[in-house]
Parts: sequence; C-alpha cells; structure tokens
Amino acid sequence: MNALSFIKKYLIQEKKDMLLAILFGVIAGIASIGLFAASGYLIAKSAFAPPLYALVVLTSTVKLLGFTKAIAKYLERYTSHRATFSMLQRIRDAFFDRVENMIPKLFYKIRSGDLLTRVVTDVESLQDFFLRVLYPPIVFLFTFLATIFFTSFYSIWIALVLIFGMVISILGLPYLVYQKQKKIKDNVQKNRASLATSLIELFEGFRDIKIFQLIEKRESQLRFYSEEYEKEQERQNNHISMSQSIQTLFGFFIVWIVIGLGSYLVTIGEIDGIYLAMLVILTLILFEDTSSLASLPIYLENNKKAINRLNEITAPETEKNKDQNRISDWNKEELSLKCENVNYRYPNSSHRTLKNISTEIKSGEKIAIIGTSGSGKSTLLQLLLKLLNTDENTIYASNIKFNKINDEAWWEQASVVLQDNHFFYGTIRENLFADDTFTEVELQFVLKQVELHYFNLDELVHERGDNLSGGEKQRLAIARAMLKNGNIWFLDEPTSSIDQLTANRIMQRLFDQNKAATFIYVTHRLLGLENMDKIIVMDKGEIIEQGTPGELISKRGYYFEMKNIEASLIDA
Ligand SMILES: Nc1ncnc2c1ncn2[C@@H]1O[C@H](COP(=O)(O)OP(=O)(O)OP(=O)(O)O)[C@@H](O)[C@H]1O
Repeated sequence: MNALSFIKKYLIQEKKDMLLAILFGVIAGIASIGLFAASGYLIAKSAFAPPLYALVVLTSTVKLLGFTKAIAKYLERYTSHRATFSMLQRIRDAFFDRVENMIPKLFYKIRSGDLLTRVVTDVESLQDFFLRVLYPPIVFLFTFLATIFFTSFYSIWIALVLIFGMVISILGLPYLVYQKQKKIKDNVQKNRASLATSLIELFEGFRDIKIFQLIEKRESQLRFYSEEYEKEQERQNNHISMSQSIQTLFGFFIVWIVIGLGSYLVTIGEIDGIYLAMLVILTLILFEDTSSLASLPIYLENNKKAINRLNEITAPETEKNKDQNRISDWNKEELSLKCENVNYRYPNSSHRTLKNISTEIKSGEKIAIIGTSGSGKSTLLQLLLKLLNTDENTIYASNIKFNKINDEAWWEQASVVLQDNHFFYGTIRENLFADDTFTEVELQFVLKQVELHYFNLDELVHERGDNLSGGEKQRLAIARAMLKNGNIWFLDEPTSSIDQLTANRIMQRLFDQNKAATFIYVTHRLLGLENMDKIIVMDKGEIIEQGTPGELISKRGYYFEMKNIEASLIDA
C-alpha cells in the first residue's frame, strides 16, 4: 500500500475536525496579521494627532482582532489536536488488530523491542502528518491570499512581492529541503528500534548476562546503539534548524524588499506614507511563522518511513475479516480431530519438523503424545491448537477443514496448559483469568484442586511469576485451565516441574472431573498413561507407533522399552 494513502484513510474519518482546524487556523492567521497591521497604522496615525474617536475606533479594532486571534488559535489547536489524537487511536487499534492476527508468527520476523517502538513511537510520530505536513501549508496559503488581496488595495507592487514570497516559501524552499532530505540517509527510527531492542533484551536476560559476566559486552553494545541514535537525532535536528533558519532569513529578505520598495513608492507618491508602517509590519508577521514550512519535507519523509515500518510487519487488513467469516459453530459436544499426512516446516527452517502425520482423535478420547526430545510433540500440539498453521489443509475438526475454523471460536472451547505459561504482575486472583461469575469459594476450591491451598487469592505475583517456583507456576496454569472448563484440553508437559506424586494426583483429578472432554496430553512421564485411550509415539517428526497402551505393549516397540526402563528404575 502506498505509504500516504495508509494515513489518509484514517485522516479522512476526521474530516470535520480537520476542516474546522483549517478554518480556525485561517481566521487566527488573518486576525494576527490584521492585529499587527492595525497596530502599525495606529502608531503612524497617532503621530498626526487624529481626533479622539478615530483613536478609539482603532484601539478597539486592535483589541477585537487580538481577542479573535486568541479564540481562533485556541479552537484551531483544540480541533487539530482532537483530529490528530483520534486518528492515532484509530491507527493504533487497526495496527493492534493486525498484529494480534499474526502472533506468534510475528516473532519469527521481529524482535519484541522493535515491535514496541513501532507500536508506540512510530505510530506516535504520525501525529506530525496532519499537524506539521498537511495543514500548515493550507492555512498559510489562505492567509497569504487574504493578505495579498488586502495589500493590493494599497500597492499592487508590494502585493506582487508578497506573491513572490509566498511561492518561494510554500513551494520553492520546501522543495529544495526535500531534495536535500532525499540525499541524507537518516535512520532515526531504525536506530531507535535497535536501542530499544538491545535494552529490552538486557532487562529480560539480566540475570543470565550477569552470571555469565557478559554485562560489560552488553553495556558497550547498548552504548554504541545509544550513541548512534543520538548522532542521527542530532543530524536530523541540525537539518531541521538549518532549513528553518533559511526560511526565516528569506522572510526577512522579503521584509527588506517591502521596506525599500514601500519607501520608494512613498517618495514617488504612489502610497500614502501613513500606510508604510502597516505594510511592513504586515509582511513581518506574514513571514514570521513560515519557518515551520521548511521542515515539512523532513516530517513527511519520517512519516513515510514510519508507515513503511508499520506496513512491513503486518498482514493485509483483510486477514482479520477473513477470520471473522470463518466457521464458529460446530458440534462442540462431538468434536473429533483428524490429521491426514500433515507436514510442518517452521518459517526459515530448512527441514520439515513434522512429516506425514496421520492420526485420529475421537470426541472424549484421552490421547498422550510421547517421544524423544525434539521429536515434534509440542509442534503437533500447537498445530492442533491453531497456534501454528499449515497451508496443506489436511487437518479436519468434525470433518471441517481446519483452516475454515475461526481461531477465536476454537480457543473458546479449549483449556490449555503450555510448557511456558505467562504470569502478569498482579494478584493470584487476576492471574487465574477468571471472570466475575466465579465466587471466592469456587476460586479457592480450584486452588485446592491443584494443591495451592496455601495461597491467598490476593497474594502478589511478580512479573513473569518470578516469585513463584516452577511447580507453582505450572499448578497455577492448570488452575487457570480448570476454570476455563473447556471440552478439549491441550496439555504440553503440564507437570514437568511437579513431583511425581503430586502430579499424579492433579492429573487424576483433571481426568476424573472432565470425563466427557477430549485430552491431548504431551508428556515424558509414562506413569499413569495406562488409562489413556491412545498413545502416539513420535520420533524425528514422525509417528512411529500409535494405539492403546495394551496394543503398544504387545507390539514391543518404543513404548514397551520405555516402560521397561521406567519399571527397572522404580525397582532399583
Ligand atoms: N520456533 C521454532 N522455529 C524453528 N524450529 C523450531 C521452533 N520450535 C521448535 N523447533 C524445532 O522443532 C523441532 C521439534 O520441536 P518440539 O518442541 O516440537 O519438540 P518436542 O518433541 O516437543 O521436544 P521436547 O520434548 O524437548 O519439548 C525441534 O528440532 C526444534 O528445534
């Protein structure tokens, strides 16, 4: 998408405020020029000791114009900022919707610090588009035209000088700045993203970095990014200041021309000398604020870069709508899953992680997936959970092609415990993600079910659950899944950090309380799998055995061998 059509789409929705901002901007500009022009005339007129009523009329006009300017300026600021902030809000919402659709794929493409700067700073920088790029030239143009029209009644020559000044200020100088800007490779946004990324990684991995004594190396990397960012900012600010100074200088040049030409026209009797001060002051005020026009191309380029950075990481907007149109309704009580020769390759990976996976999971079945480390168990679980997608379309849920099923609707019926579960800074209650329909007693009961009865619901959980043990985190995650009460359970080594006896008790409770639910349970522990309906054994991305525990024992394959090893360890 063309970078600027992206922003125009959002801006057009604020057209009422935009038009009001332009209108009030023009009124404020004209009132400001009128105010100073009237003051110039008043000063000149006073020298000739005019009648008192003339002075009263003039001073009242000056006051009225001052008042109009103040009110119009306030309304201009108010409406222009309201338009800008509403536009930013719309862009943020749209961007978040699109990003949300791409998680977790997004993190293959982009690091979290970079994503954060795009969502926060790049979006925020788009406020310049209306406030500094689009509407100042329009306001200046109308103010110039009104002033030129007014001046033409006094002197057509001075009006022509103002026209020349207007063309150079609004078109000529910004064009030259734009040409120079194109040659400068400024990378403020990129450097800001590198700095944020390296800072976030330092915070995230601080403990490991410290223990492995890599702090100095990381710090010098951070210093490097910080210096590069500062250099870029300095270069850009210099460019902006230089362009603005040239624009201001040009404004003074026009003022000098008006003084010279005006004096000449007074001496030859073309203008009455009493108007000279008014015309000079009017020109001075007209060109006073034009310096902001010079930096317009710089902001425009920055906006284009920011929009490209936003577009770079997000899928077309239609993705979300596509998902909303997918099937959300199927027989949730009788849910079956079928995989037919499913393959999966991670983005950027040279090989297939899953190869020709074919299996069937009937409604209410309890399935365990076991196998060597790295054999693809979690990958298969994530595919069935719709956290990963394949283009092959050979997975079916209740005979519906999996990619036709709405992701949100799929997750709505699922209870999930993954290997890594995230915990937020807040209370245990908040981290249970329970809605208000649950009573205090029900929440306490769930904690008891996972043997976390010693926790108070209002106890504080630190960021990432840093004040909880590994086993406590897993049990809290199981409690969350219990409250969700899904009819399909996805469990990826949910008890790997919990002692065997406690883990067995918790898992038994889960199965007992959810007899009708389907379970897909990835585990390394074989104890307790005797009651499963089916065990799938994986190795190097393939299913090497599947069947009931009894069938696998009689096959005397991997499961049988593992069971024997486990038994011998217990005996020993
Ligand atoms: N995000 C990823 N990008 C690329 N490759 C990945 C990614 N996640 C996992 N893999 C690779 O896919 C393979 C299967 O990983 P997976 O996590 O599914 O194995 P697993 O059987 O669950 O292992 P474990 O028992 O150790 O948890 C591994 O070789 C792993 O390196």
